[in-house]
Amino acid sequence: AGPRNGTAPTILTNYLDTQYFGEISIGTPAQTFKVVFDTGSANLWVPSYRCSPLYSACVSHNRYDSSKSRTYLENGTGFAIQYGSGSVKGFLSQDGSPFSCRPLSSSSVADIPIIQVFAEATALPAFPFIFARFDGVLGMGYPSQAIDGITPVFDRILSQQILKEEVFSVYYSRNSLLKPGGEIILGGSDPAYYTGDFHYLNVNKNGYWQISMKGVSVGAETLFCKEGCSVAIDTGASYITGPAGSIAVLMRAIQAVELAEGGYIVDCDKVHLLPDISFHLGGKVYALSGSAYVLRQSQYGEDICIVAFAGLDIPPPTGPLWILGASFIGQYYTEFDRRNNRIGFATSL
Ligand SMILES: CC(C)CC(CC(C)C)NC(=O)[C@@H]1CNC[C@H](N2CC(=O)N(c3ccccc3Cl)CC2(C)C)C1
Repeated sequence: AGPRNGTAPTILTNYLDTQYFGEISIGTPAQTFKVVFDTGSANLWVPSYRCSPLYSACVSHNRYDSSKSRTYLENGTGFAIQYGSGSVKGFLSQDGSPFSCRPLSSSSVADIPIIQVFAEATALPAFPFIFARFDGVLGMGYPSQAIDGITPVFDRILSQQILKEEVFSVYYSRNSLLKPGGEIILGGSDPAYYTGDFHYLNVNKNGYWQISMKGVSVGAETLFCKEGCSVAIDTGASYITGPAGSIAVLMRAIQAVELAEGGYIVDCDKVHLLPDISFHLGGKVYALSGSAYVLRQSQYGEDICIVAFAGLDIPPPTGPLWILGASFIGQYYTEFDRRNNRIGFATSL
């Protein structure tokens, strides 16, 4: 298998506009896993067969069983990753046939056979992983972000010199049952999912999918980031996050109500009256309408309208940092360019 005309697409599933994941396989015979392709991290991990059943999040997800894979290679080095929302612990393993020839059915991502060092998770905290519809995470970040200095999946694919371009692009659908939930395409962009030209911004910190932002506006007024700030483009984040203080002011400006358990909601009948919230990136202003930044979900039999923003204070040196997640990418098709260290946005279809 492998890329046709130098590009390799993976169709993604969209769960409630907050989780987008695709399928990869590890081992021979193939063991398949649902993974989030996450530009905000750079490691691959899946739940391990060795994860204690005391971890309900392991019991409810697919687990990798090395004893069932002919191409498994033991490693055993400890692994731990601290996400903003929770941590994962485990140990390293390798799979994929060790020989350079094209392994028929060892590990594969987007149908591309690879030999990969990944982590088997043996400690998966219920919060937040019990809410995950995916099994694991496939980091699409730069090697500098990779825990234990493991070569990330995309770098292993780049070194095979089989992609037309050293880029990958992401389409996320928004509350539509018609189109596919999303697509990540390695080696290029998919014209089926965007219109118009790409506008590019150089990453502003080597080794992070992060760019400079010139301001955040509500309606016509620039309220935040007036002196300029940094923003990460994060395919693994559900929402848009900013410094908690700024988000609190922003939510008041759109008359959103904070829920006890966190999160903000608005009156569903007033979504069409909400002001645009815009992000000034490079020479363009990227606007999100109310319906683009509100998730309409039915809970306990009635419609509630959740605002796809959250406050998140990321401590220095990584932060302070705004994060544009799925609610932004759903409107703006995004190309991540490793050759030129830049990010491109086009209007999503
Ligand atoms: C704090 C960020 C800026 C830096 C940090 C650096 C990593 C190298 C540790 N990266 C991240 O934390 C990651 C940044 N990108 C998103 C990522 N997600 C957090 C999260 O909460 N997820 C989630 C969503 C719904 C339900 C359940 C879960 Cl677990 C999915 C993942 C793990 C992909 C964390």
